Amino acid sequence: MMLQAGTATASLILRDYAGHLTHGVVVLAGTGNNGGDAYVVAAQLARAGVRVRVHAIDAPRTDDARRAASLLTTTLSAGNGPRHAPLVETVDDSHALLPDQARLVIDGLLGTGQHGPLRDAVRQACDVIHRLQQRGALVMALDVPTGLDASTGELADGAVRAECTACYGTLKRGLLMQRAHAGRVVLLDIGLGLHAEVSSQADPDTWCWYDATAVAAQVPAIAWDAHKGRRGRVLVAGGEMGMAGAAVYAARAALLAGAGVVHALVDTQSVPAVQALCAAALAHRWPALDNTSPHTSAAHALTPVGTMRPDIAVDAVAVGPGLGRSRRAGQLLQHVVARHRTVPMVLDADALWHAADAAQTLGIDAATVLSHWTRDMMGARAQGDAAVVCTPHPGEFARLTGAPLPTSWQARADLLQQFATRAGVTMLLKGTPTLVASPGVSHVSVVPHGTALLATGGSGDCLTGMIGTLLAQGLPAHEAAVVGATVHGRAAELATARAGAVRGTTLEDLLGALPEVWHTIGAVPVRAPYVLAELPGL
Ligand SMILES: NC(=O)C1=CN([C@@H]2O[C@H](COP(=O)(O)OP(=O)(O)OC[C@H]3O[C@@H](n4cnc5c(N)ncnc54)[C@H](O)[C@@H]3O)[C@@H](O)[C@H]2O)[C@@H](O)CC1
Repeated sequence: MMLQAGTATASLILRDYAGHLTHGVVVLAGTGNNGGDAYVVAAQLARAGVRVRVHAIDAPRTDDARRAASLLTTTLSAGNGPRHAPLVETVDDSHALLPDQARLVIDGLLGTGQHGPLRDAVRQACDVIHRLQQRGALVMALDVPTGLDASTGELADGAVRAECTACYGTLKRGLLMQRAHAGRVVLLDIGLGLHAEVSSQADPDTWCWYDATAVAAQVPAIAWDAHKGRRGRVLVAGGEMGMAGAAVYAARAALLAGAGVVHALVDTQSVPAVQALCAAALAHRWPALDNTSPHTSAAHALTPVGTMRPDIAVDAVAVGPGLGRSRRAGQLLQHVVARHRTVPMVLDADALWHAADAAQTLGIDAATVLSHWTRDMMGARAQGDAAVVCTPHPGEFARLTGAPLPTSWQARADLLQQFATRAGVTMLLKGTPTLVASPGVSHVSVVPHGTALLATGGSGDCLTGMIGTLLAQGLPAHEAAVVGATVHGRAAELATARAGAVRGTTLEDLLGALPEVWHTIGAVPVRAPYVLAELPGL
């Protein structure tokens, strides 16, 4: 497998990084099997005619790594093929690499066998990698960047920050948690077949990685003869005065996701903005609501306090974008939840603030409030899935749980799963990566897509609108959350790539990228030999 891992990596380099090879390649090898991979890469590149300088921090300590080192020695003693100048040079001291003009550095110091702070020669070699990188070299890590814990995602001081990671056999969870350190991730087949799921040693079923191709199979089809009523009718509720934009973005993203009809239920003053900025949406004013306290009991939160036009029939509701935190907004939330209790629902932003507020007022936990709010919902619940998706960002989730968000990703995933089970709803925790947990679903799904373009006001509203449409089109809650987050993240990646940087992009670029992502998400990508799956660099 080591031979296949190293050979597949060398062919990846020759195919995608040929422009970086003119001045040779620097290879740093550790003492374990990760170092063994590095020897194979060095040997195969040298056989292909690339000049390679290798620094081994010490002699190899595993049988496989020793065999790989002797492959390199054979390559060396074979005179490096027909060329006159030696193509492999070994260097005793990593600092001797510093004057090198090489534009590609291979980090084969530590892989999955690393534990704790970086020690001694490894630490020094990492410093050399950093300095070569500062001079413009591109860093490719083998399996995982040195200093990044493959399971927990924890980073040691001095960890390598790679532009590309060639990952072997199984996508390591740590790479998804630290995408800035992993860079572009290419999952290579080392003879094990497709093991794209992220698994932890302790509990292989806990985590599941969705790549865009796997997600594509779940996107609901739109029939060629569909009419607008069959493409999903979505109600977006929010848009208090001054926050019409949030409802507008949710409505626009819902339409771009394929909704047949979008209704926007917004504050009276927000109606003109909705009509001007999302002409296809039908705008409605918040109903007149009485002024009693919204939270006398969790069950009271379901008592209708006003009426909306009875003829508005919808297939899903998205509540929260620009809803606001006023008492009136809280009452509208109750009204909408009560009025539409039989259809699937997304609760976002200020809707979650009101849930946490109700919990505080009543002295109970927010999961209980949410379970009361949604208890009587039908639809997907009857099939054993939650019909409600809550989409908090980390701050909102911390408020819902009443405790700071754990720093460990495993602890976050566990907490999310427990909360989802108690509340009886699907929980989508935004971030990089985004996590999705649902009652009755044994794994926490990991959505690794996205860029910092999403770290801007209004991007969550777009996601809410998209999930609303997917629910309206009949997708179960967990799948709707995963598909929505994947497409949202891929659109950010595409928009960022088009602009060349995050700075200078806006939500208009995100929305502008959505048609292409929806169009191409189902396309089976043409993959190079050995490549099982791929995540672009951030
Ligand atoms: N398991 C498999 O089937 C395959 C494994 N492969 C490679 O093997 C790697 C795992 O190899 P190993 O288990 O030998 O482990 P590594 O090669 O990742 O590291 C082990 C060595 O690093 C040292 N070390 C650990 N933590 C350190 C620290 N903080 N500072 C300094 N030194 C430290 C250990 O003392 C040991 O000598 C994978 O990441 C991958 O690159 C590939 O060849 C493909 C097949």
